[in-house]
Amino acid sequence: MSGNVGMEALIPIVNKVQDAFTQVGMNSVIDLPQIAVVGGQSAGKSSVLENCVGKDFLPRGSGIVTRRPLILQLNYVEKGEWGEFLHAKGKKFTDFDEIRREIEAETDRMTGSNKGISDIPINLRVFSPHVLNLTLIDLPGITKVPIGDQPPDIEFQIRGMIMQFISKPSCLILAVTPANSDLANSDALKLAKEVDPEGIRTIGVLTKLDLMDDGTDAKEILDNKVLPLRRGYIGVVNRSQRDIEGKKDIKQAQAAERKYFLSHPAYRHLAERAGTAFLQKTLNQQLTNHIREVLPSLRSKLEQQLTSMESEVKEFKNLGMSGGREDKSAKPRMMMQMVNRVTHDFEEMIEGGGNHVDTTSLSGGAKINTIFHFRFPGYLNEGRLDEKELRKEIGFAIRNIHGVRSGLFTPDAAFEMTVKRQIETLAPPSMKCIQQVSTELHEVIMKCIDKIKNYPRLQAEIDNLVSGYLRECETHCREQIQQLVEVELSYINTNHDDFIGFNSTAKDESVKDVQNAGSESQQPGRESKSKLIKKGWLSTTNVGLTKGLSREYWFVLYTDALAWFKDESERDQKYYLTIDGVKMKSSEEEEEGGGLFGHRKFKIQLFHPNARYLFREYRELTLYAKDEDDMEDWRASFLRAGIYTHRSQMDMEDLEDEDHKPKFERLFEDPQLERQVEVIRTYVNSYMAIVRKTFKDIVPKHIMCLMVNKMKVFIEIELMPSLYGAGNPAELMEESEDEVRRRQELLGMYDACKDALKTISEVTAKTSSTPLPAPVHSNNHHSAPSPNMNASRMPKSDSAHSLSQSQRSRPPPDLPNRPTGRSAPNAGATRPAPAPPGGGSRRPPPPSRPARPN
Ligand SMILES: Nc1nc2c(ncn2[C@@H]2O[C@H](COP(=O)(O)OP(=O)(O)OP(=O)(O)O)[C@@H](O)[C@H]2O)c(=O)[nH]1
Repeated sequence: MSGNVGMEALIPIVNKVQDAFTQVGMNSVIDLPQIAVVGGQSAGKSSVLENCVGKDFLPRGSGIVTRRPLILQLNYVEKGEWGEFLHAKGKKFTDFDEIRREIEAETDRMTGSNKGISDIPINLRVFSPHVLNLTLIDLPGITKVPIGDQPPDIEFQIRGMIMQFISKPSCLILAVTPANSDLANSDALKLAKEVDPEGIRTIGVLTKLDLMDDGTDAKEILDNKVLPLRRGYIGVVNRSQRDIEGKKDIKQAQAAERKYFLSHPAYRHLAERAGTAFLQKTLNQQLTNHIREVLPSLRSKLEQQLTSMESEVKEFKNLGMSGGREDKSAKPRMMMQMVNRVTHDFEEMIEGGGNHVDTTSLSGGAKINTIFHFRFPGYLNEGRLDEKELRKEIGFAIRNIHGVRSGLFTPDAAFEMTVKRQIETLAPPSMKCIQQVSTELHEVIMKCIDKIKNYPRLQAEIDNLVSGYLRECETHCREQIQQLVEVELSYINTNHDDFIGFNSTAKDESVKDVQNAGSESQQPGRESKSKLIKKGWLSTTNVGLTKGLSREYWFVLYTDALAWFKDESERDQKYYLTIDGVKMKSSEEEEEGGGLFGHRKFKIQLFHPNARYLFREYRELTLYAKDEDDMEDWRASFLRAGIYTHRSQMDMEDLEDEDHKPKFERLFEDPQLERQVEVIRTYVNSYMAIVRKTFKDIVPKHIMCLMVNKMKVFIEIELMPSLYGAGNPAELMEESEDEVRRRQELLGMYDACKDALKTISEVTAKTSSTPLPAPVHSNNHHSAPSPNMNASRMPKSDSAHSLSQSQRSRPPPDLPNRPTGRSAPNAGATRPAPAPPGGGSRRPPPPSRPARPN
C-alpha cells in the first residue's frame, strides 16, 4: 500500500511514541479514531475508502455491492503486506484481488447472492508497513426500495446498521454524496447530522463530479455555500467502473483526478482543496490532531511516573549504585539507611500512627495493649479458686494449725498461708503475659525486617541480633516478675490502706460488710453490677442444630450472663445464660474434615459442674473461635466474668478423705470452724484484691520497661555497632538477585520515561494541529450546537477550539449564511444559463448509475 503518502508520514511518529511507551510498560497509548463511510447506494463509498488507504482491494460495481459492514483494521508491520479475515483465521491473503473475492464470497455466504443484506460485519485485518493502526468501516449504502432478497424494511435495517457505527463519538464520518444527485436529499448528510449535529466529526465528500450533466457543476457546494458543513465538502473523482475493469491503477487515477480539477473552469480555483490527495491530507491532519490531542495526557502520565521513581533513583545515584564505578562508602551508607528504616518502622508499629496503618487486624503496640489490659486481667483469675475451694483450703489450714487442739481463736497464720498460696498463682499468668508480648515483639521485628529482604544477609544478621536481644530481655523480665512474686510473698502487709484487716477498730462490722459483699457475689472475680465484657462471633455445634453441624452466632458476654443472638443487630436473641457457677475448658483440636474456620478448631466448653444441665437440654455449650488469638481473647473474657477453668478430677481428689467422703462436707460439721473459715476467706479476698490490682498495674510496667523500651533502645542505638561487629558492611549488603534486577529495571524505566518525554516534545514540535472550523449556521442542516452535544470526543484538540468558537456564536466572515432556496433540485449545481426564478425549480432527473460509463 503506498497510495497515501501523508498517512505513511505519520507512521514513524506514531511508532516512535508507541515504542517509547512500550518501554515504560504502557501499550496502545494512541488509540486512533475509527473512520466510517456513509452514503446512498453506489455513492462511491468503497471507492472513497480505498482511496483513503491507497490500495485497491474492495469490491465495487453497480447495484448494491457492500451488503455487510466491513470492518477494516489496518495494522502497521515492519515487513510484508497481507490481509487476514476473522472468519478464516490463520490464512494469510497476500493477493489483494483474492481479498476482494473473499469479501464477495463471504458476503454471499451470509446474505445469499440475491442482494440480501446482513448486519454481521466482515472483519478484515490488513498488515502493511504503509499503514497506521486505524479502523475503517465500509457500510452498506442507504436504499429505500427493497429488491431481490431484501426485506421490506431494508431502509430501516441499513439505517440501524449505520447508526450502530457512526453514533460512537470517536467515529469520524465521511458522508458521501454523488454530485449527480440532489444534495438536499442526501441521506448521508441527514444521518451524520443526527449523530453529529455540530458537524465536528463529519466531512462531506462529493463523488462523481465527472458524471454531472454537461453544463452543470458543483462549485457552490464545494465552496460550502449550499447546505454548508462545518468542515466543508471535498470533491473527488474516483475511478469509474470502466477504469476499474481496465485496471487503471490508483496512482494513475489520482493523477487523472488532479488534471481534472486543474483543467475544469469551475474547480480550478479550488484544485488545492479538492481531490483524493486533499481528502487524504484532511484525514491525516485529523489523525495528527488526535495524536497531538493525546500527547499532553501522555506527558503528564510520564511525568507522574518519573516523579514516583525520582526519589529512589536519586537514592541509588547518591549511593553510587546507578551503574558505572561503585562508590566505596555506598554500602555502609545504604546499611545505615536500612537500619534507620527498621528503627523507624519498629518505633511506628509500637507507638502507633505512621503512614501504613493496618486496618485488618491488631498488631504491634495495639496488640500489646490488648494483652496488658484485656487478656492479662483475665489470666490473673486463672489460678483463682472458687469460693467452695477457697473455703476448703482455709479449713484445712486452720485445722492443721490447731493440730490436736480445738482452736478458740482464728489463727493469723491460716490467713497468711492461704494468701501466699494465692499469690503464687499469680506468677504463671504474669509469665504468660511476658511470653505473649515477646511473641508480638518478635512478629513486629519480622515485619520490619521483611522490608529489607532484598539484602538477605543483612536481614538474617538483624534477625539474629535483635531476636537474641529479645530473648535476653524476656529472661530478665521473667526474673524480675518472679522477684516481684517473691517480694509479695516476703511480707503480707496487713496494714495496707485498702485492706479491711485486723487493725480496723470496727473489725467485726467490717468483716460483716465484707461477708455480705462476698455473699452478694458468689464469684469473686465478677463485678457486682452487670457490665458488658465482650461481643463477637463464635460458632457452636449444639444450639438447636443437627449434631455435627456448626453455626455462627453473635455472643455478648456480661459480668453475670452470656447471651447469644442471630446477628450483630442483637434483635433476635437465641438464649440468655446466667453464668453463676459456670466453668470452662478450652482446647485446640485437629479438625476432622472441612471445618468452619480452617484446619484447627479452637474450642471453649462451658458447663455447670454442679448441675445436670447448663441450658435447655444441654449439658455444655461448645464454642469455636476463629483462631488462636480469638480463643485467647474469649478465654480472658470468660475469666474476667468469673468463669474459671475447671480443675481436673485429679486435682479434686485431694479434697476427699480416705473413705471417699468429701472432706469439705466434714469441715462444716463444726460451726466454730465454719465461722473462722468465713472470717479468713473475707480477709483473703480483700488482700488478694490488693495484690491482683498491684500485679495488674506493675507487670505491664515491667514488661514495658524491661522488654519493649529496651528493644527500642537496642535497635536505635546498639544495632548498628553490633552489625559492624558481626561483619563487613559490604558483605552484609550483598543484594539478592531480585534486588539487582529490580534496580536495573527501575533505572532502565527511568531512562525510558525520560526518552519518551523527549519523543513527545519532538513530536509536538514537528507536527501542528489545525483548528476546527467555526460552526456554520443553517436552519436545515448543521445548525448551532445543541447544549447536550458532546464536543469533547472527536477530535479533541479542535473540538475545544470549536466550543470557544461556537460560544462566540457569530458566523465566520468567510462563510456566508446558508443561501436561500436550499431545497432546489440539484442544489448547488450552477448553470451558465440564467438561473431559473426562485433558485432554480427545474430538476434534471438524477442519472441512473453508472450514469455515463466512462
Ligand atoms: N465516474 C465515476 N464513477 C465513480 C465515482 N465514484 C464511484 N464510481 C463508480 O460508482 C460505482 C459504485 O462505486 P462504489 O465505490 O462501489 O460505491 P458504494 O457506495 O461503495 O456502493 P455500494 O456499496 O454498493 O452502496 C462503481 O462502479 C464506481 O466505479 C466517480 O467519482 N466517478
